[in-house]
Amino acid sequence: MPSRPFPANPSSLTPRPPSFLTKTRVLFLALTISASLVILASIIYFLYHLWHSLVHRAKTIPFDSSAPLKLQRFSYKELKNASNDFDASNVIGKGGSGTVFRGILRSGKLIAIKRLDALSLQTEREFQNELQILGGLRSPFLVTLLGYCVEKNNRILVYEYMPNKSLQESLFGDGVSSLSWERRFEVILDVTRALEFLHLGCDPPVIHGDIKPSNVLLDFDYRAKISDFGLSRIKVEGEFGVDMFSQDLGKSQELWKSQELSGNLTAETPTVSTPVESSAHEVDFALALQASSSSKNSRSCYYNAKALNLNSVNYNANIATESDVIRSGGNNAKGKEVSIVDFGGDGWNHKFVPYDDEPPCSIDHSKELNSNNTSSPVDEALDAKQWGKDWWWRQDGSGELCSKDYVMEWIGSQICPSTNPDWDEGKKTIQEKVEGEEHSTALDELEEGNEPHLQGFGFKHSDKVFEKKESRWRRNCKKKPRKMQEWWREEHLAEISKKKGSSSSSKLKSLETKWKKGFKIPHFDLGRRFYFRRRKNFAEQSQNECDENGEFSFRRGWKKNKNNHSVGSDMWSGDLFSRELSSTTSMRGTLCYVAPEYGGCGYLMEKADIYSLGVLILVIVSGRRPLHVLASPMKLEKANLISWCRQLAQAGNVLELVDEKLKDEYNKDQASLCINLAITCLQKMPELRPDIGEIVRILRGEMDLPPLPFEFSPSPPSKLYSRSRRKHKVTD
Ligand SMILES: Nc1ncnc2c1ncn2[C@@H]1O[C@H](COP(=O)(O)OP(=O)(O)OP(=O)(O)O)[C@@H](O)[C@H]1O
Repeated sequence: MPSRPFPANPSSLTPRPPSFLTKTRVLFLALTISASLVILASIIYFLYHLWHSLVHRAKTIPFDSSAPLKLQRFSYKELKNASNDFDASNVIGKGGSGTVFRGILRSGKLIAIKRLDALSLQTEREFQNELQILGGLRSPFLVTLLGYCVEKNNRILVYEYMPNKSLQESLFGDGVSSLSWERRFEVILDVTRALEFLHLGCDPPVIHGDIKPSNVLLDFDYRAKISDFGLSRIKVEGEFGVDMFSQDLGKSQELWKSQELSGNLTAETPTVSTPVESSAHEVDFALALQASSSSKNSRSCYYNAKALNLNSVNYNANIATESDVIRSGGNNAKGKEVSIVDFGGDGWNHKFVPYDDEPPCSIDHSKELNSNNTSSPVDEALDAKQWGKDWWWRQDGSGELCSKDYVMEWIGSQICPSTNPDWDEGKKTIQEKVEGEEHSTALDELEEGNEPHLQGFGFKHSDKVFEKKESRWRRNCKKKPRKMQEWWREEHLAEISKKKGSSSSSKLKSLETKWKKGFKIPHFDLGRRFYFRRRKNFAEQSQNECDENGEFSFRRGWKKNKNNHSVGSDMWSGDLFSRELSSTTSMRGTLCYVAPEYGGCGYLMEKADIYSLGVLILVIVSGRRPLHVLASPMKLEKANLISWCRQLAQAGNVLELVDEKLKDEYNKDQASLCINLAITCLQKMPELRPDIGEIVRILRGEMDLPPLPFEFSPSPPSKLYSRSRRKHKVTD
């Protein structure tokens, strides 16, 4: 008998209610639809990004600083031959960082060869900047960097040759054949196009950082091209303009520390094929500089550059105080010592010892870097990064003292009747004015004790003629506060004495004696780039050495150039001044061209270039230097180009600023447009300055000039109006 089938689970036999089936179906459908929607959205998102990046790329040049265009590597011999053994007759210019020679390659191509001065951290930094930034850019408005040479301590850059040299020569050179208005206007247009390319055409944007006449070179047809990217920045991280040199500092410092911890700071120096292939070396230089500037108590910093991964340069970046070296007997170092910064002895000696001549030495900078060991590694990394951003203008732990103020004070002191033949005319008013103000009378005070030195500094022209006036002036000056001198005395001597201790007390004494006698603070070449940097042989550099070929660079300190071919050096250089500044805070840029917000205390942004452009435009239009106090008789109010321009604008007569050499042969509309544009670029608040896109459009006549800032305006609007306008502009 067939067995009855086992009844299935009664529940399975129960037919599912239709509602359940529907629910499942709906759920399945919903899931499918949402999944497809997600997939679709992802595809759209991906496509959008692809499209966006393609469109963006089409507009800007993707700028990868680590992968510059192919540059030719020249051998030293090749360049030596090209320049006839770097013959003096081939010198075409001399800047703060090196000498420029004319050269001819075997192919017959003319080149400009810039041989950088003795290897130093600064030189190296500029060399790297030039290679990594200019080397990665090509534009008809930028001087083309053709190649480089790295051999032993030689750092050479090779550029396209610019037959008409720089705008500095054209405007202020010997036997100046005056630039016509058309050429001047073209130069202004070219410079703005160059900046347009850098700020808007490059991705990320590049900030030049040193726009001035000597960095505007002129080709055969007097078309202008921008050069010298030694101070340039690549704007990264959205908002901040970060130095190539310091942007990776945090990273590298972490790396460096971890290497140190793991005992891995060895002499096994990485071999790198080209300077541009390495991205770490500049960072380690920053470290080295930081250490040098922060090691308040160290008398020497031994630089051992591991990460200076230059071709044929193998050394360890590592830094130690002298005491560390002594303690370890000089045996710790596994790398090679490349340079020594000696804060002892006669002052701020900065000795760079050829790395290949020196024995290995001990390096242990960990104490300096890790002086506060309580912080976490993350904090340290952050600190390091922040530190990296600030190092340039923080020296010796002297806080945030803004060098600009000091410089400005000094400039104030330079506008002095002894050097200004025209002073007599407005003497009364000026005397009253100066007495009423806090202007330092440093120069006059200094002049008192050191008359013979004046000649060396270029005061000889006016000495005899104004002897009487001077003595009268000095009598007046005696009553005034010796602000700058006192400042120097307090800050500098105290600092030196602290640093050197008793061992150098005799030198300090002699310095103080000199001080009592009265130092001369000569004029320095305004318009030259300045850095604060420790200068070799502090005491040795007597003022008598100063000659009219000397140049002042805060980067280099004062230096005597026997073969100085650079023009515009009628503003003499200041040895003492450079030392004063070098020992306090740091700053970079070119005096009078550097934007106020960047006066040693801020980030370099596009608007800093705009400010420099404003100064440059005024210089081009007027044919005057921004600060013109010595070269020719003039009224005091004309000495400062910007304030003179402001006065003219208020009087509604800006065209008086136009170079007299042009006579009436210039386009008045263009000239007043340029001057008014410059005025808008020179506004103190960066956000009020137009951006480069607007400037180009204004110059092309495609956009109206914004209303002049009220302080420049002939008829200043009411405070209320001006305030609201400003507010409006800021919110724009
Ligand atoms: N490619 C070039 N072709 C022709 N002349 C050049 C070229 N490059 C530089 N020069 C000349 O050499 C001079 C010095 O240039 P360099 O860039 O070394 O210094 P600078 O800009 O005057 O000063 P600093 O480097 O201190 O800012 C220029 O003013 C210019 O006359």
